[in-house]
Parts: sequence; C-alpha cells; structure tokens
Amino acid sequence: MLLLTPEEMGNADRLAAESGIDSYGLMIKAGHAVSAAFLRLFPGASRATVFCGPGNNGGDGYVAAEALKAAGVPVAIFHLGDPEKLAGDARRARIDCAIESRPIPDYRLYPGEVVIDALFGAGLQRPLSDNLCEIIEAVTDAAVPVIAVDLPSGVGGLTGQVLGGAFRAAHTVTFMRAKPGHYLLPGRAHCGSLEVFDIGIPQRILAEAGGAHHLNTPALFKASLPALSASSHKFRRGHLGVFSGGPSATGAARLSAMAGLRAGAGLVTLAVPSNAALVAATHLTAVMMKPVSDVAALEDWLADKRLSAFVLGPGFGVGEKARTFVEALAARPLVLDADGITSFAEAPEQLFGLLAGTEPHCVLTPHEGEFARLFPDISKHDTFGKPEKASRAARRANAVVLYKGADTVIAAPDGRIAINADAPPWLATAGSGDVLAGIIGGLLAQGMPAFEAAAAGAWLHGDAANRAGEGLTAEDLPGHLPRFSAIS
Ligand SMILES: NC(=O)C1=CN([C@@H]2O[C@H](COP(=O)(O)OP(=O)(O)OC[C@H]3O[C@@H](n4cnc5c(N)ncnc54)[C@H](OP(=O)(O)O)[C@@H]3O)[C@@H](O)[C@H]2O)[C@@H](O)CC1
Ligand SMILES: Nc1ncnc2c1ncn2[C@@H]1O[C@H](COP(=O)(O)OP(=O)(O)O)[C@@H](O)[C@H]1O
Ligand SMILES: [K+]
Repeated sequence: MLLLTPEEMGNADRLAAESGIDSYGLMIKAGHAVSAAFLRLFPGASRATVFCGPGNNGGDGYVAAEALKAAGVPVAIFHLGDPEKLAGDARRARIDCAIESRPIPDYRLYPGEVVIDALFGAGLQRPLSDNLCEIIEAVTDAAVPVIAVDLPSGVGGLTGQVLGGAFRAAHTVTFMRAKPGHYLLPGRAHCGSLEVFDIGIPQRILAEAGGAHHLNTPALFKASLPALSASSHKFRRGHLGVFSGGPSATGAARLSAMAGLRAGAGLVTLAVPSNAALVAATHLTAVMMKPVSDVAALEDWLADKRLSAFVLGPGFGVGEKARTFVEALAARPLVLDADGITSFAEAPEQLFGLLAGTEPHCVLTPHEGEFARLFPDISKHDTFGKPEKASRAARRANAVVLYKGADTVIAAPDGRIAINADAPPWLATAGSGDVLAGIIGGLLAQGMPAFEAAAAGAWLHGDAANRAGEGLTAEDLPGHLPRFSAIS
C-alpha cells in the first residue's frame, strides 16, 4: 500500500492539472466526501461548525459546508485570515458557498455541534499560533467530535509530528492515498478512523508522483516469503546461528533462536561461550548448541557455508568481543540487535566500514536509545520524521535499518521505506525485541532479501502479538506466528 507525502501529493495535483483534469472538480469531490462522512457518522449533530483555513484545505471546507446546508444541517463557518485573499479553487469554493462566515476568534462552543477541521492539510508549514492552539484545546477539552479534512490540522503529513497543537479527530477523510503522517506517531493518534477517498486522480499519475513510502502490509513482502515444497529438507530451509551471552545471560538469545526456528529456518544453532554450555543445554530441545568462545572458534565454525544467517546482540554483552565477532560475520546475512549495536557506540564508523561496499545484507534493529548511540547526529534532528531518520541511517550504514517503536519504520539504503502500524501496545514487554530479531534471522536464513525480511519480521511480530492478545510474554510470540501460506 503506497503512501504519498504531501509534496508527492502536490506533484500528483500538478500532474493531474497538466493532463487536463479539472482541479475544482477534485475539490468538489473532496468536499462532498467530507459532508457525506459527516452525515453518515453524525446524523444527529445540532450544527456543523466548519473551520476554514487560507488554502485549498479551507476550500474543501467551504464545499462541505455548502453541501451540508443543502442537506438541511445547520452550518456555521469560521474562517482563518482574510477570506478576500483566498486564491484559485479555494476562492471559487467560497464564492459558491452561500453561507456567511465569521472570523475564527468569534467561535464559541455550541451544544451538540460537530466540527469540520478544514484549516490546514498538506500545506501546513509551521507551528500553529497560540490563538489557534487555544481554540483547538477548547474543542478537545469539551470532547466535541471532529472530522478532519485530509489531516488533523497541526499534524505534519510527512512526519506525523504535531506542530504546536493539533485537533484530535474522530474521523479523518484523506484523498487518493494516505500520507506517512496518518500512520506515524503521534499523528496516528490524532486521526481517529481513517478514510481514503478516491476523488478521481488516475493511478498512473499517482504512480508517477512518488513511491518510496509504503504501509507495511503483506503486499510488500509476500512474494519473497519462503515457500515450502515437497523437495524441502532442513538444509534447504537455511541454518541460523544465534550468539548467546554468558551463563547468566542465555535467555535473550534463546528467545531469538526459538523465534528463528518458528519463522521457518531448517536448523537453528545457539552459539554459546563454553562456560554457558551447561546452562543453555538444559533449556534447549529443537534448537542445537555449539560452543563458540572466541573469534578463532567462530572462524572455524564459519567455514560451514551452510550457515546462512546470524543474529548477534540479544544478551550478548557490550564490548570488544562483540566487535570482533561482528568483524568476522560482517560479510554474511546478519541481524545486529541490542548489545551488538551498543558495542559500536564509541566507533560507529568501524561498523559502517565493515558493512560498506556490498549488496546490503545486514539488518540493524535499534530502538530509540540504540539508534541515538549509533546515529547521534541524525537522531538529534528535530525536524526529521522517523522515516527520514531511518532512511539516512540506512544509507550511512549500508544496511537495512528497522527503527523500533509503536510506529516501527523499516528503511533500505536504496530509499524504500515501510511504516508498520499494526503492532499492539502489549508488545512492549521484556524480550519481545529478541523475538523480532530471531524472526528476521530465520527469514534471512531462508534466503529472503534483507529489506523484505525486516518488513515481514515486523509485520509477523505484530500479527503474532495481536493473535496472542493482551498479557502476552515474549515466550508466547513464536507460537502465534501465522502460517505463511495463510497470509493475505
Ligand atoms: N492534492 C490534491 O489533489 C487535492 C488537495 N485538496 C486539498 O488541498 C489541500 C492542500 O492545499 P494547500 O496546498 O493550499 O495547503 P493548505 O493545507 O490549505 O494550507 C496552506 C495555507 O495555509 C497557510 N499556513 C500553513 N501553515 C500555517 C500555519 N501554521 N499557520 C497559519 N497559516 C498557515 C499557508 O500560508 P503561507 O505559508 O503561504 O503563509 C497557506 O495559505 C489538501 O490538504 C486537501 O485538503 C483537495 O482540494 C482535493 C485535491
Ligand atoms: N507501544 C508499542 N506498540 C507496539 N509495539 C511496541 C510498542 N512498544 C514497543 N513495541 C515493540 O516491541 C519491541 C520491543 O523491543 P525492544 O525495545 O528491543 O525490547 P526488548 O529489549 O525488551 O526485547 C519492538 O519490536 C517494538 O517495536
Ligand atoms: K485539516
């Protein structure tokens, strides 16, 4: 599912106009979609209170207001700025709307009203003024239902960030394609239910207008998921190696290993320091074990080319050992998580040097803190949204970056970006990140390319959590992974 940034939507708009499509006709359809949503969702509203801004978002508002009046709904319009200065389609929409409007400072709460927020959409450029924020706060505090046109005003369509303040909509009607800001946080939490309405811009124009951002759905990775056939045997299904920490820190890697096996790797081996072998062995059944205490033992093990992917980081310990192990592993498909990432905090360039110059085959899975350790300058940039941060990091590291959180973003060095929006909050539980690393490792082991494996991993992780339900522990997750053949 392709998402368009506000800039790309602007391109689509321009290309549509160039191809002879009547832009005022698009605005009429947009406004009518908003009025239809109002009538469908709030048939008993005492009044439609329409806030109209100074651009085309306001234009959609005037069209919706006129349509609601024609349907018999009492309507009050409050405009921002000088409506005489409206230009283009928005000007025409105001002229065609026979309702007197008043300046926004005249607005007072009205019992039973429903607000249509048509202040700003794609054209939001800067934080909302204090006066506007006060009005938004009054509407929010009074729990007045809000329908947002395109985006809740104040939410950045590219980043999902709130600029100053923003409406909390019950429902948002956007046009042709959702925008990244509808799915990134905190924007997602301001949208309410999201409706993507087709106002008639042709697909070929939308395809030409943009295409880097995707919502993470199976359509993005399904074709690359490993498929079982009669000729499958365990070595054909890949062999995943997962590195464990010492005797008191084997749990995290065991979670990854089990998840890798459930994700379909034919064999999974836990590589343990010798002093942890006994502890680990008492907890393993289908997962195998191999003592690997130092880099010499690792290099011996790596001579087995059937080992097709690795996970390093969960519970491994931070320090020199992790760095030398990564040096030995850097040319092979690898998920680098947790301590594996933190070990390079003092010398991120060393890691990027190891990963440079090849087809990207490493997946980095930082949470916010780990991301800041590896990419401190990128992380500090307040105006970058999460996709831009992940994307810059991916290019710098020549690795797929899966930037975790409630709105996990997956970015490839070639510019592809996926936003994962389905994970439930009960995934925030100890060890769930270890399971995610293992799922991705299991998919890499079966030959899935790094971006698709990371995107599939994040989606499967969220899907398993939704199946397991609230109250899950990380151990529950692997058992709830869906059958790949059942994913649609
Ligand atoms: N794409 C399509 O095909 C279609 C798009 N359609 C609709 O068009 C919308 C995009 O319209 P748009 O480009 O005119 O931008 P919009 O959101 O109205 O805002 C721009 C105005 O706001 C102002 N402004 C900005 N920030 C501000 C602030 N913080 N505080 C105060 N002012 C601020 C800014 O002023 P300036 O920065 O120039 O001073 C400018 O005047 C889109 O969201 C959708 O609803 C539909 O009609 C159907 C077809
Ligand atoms: N509020 C949330 N909603 C959805 N997913 C979340 C939320 N908080 C965390 N997650 C997910 O849970 C996992 C936690 O991973 P991580 O932070 O590494 O924890 P741990 O180290 O305990 O395994 C990540 O996949 C993250 O995306
Ligand atoms: K809006």
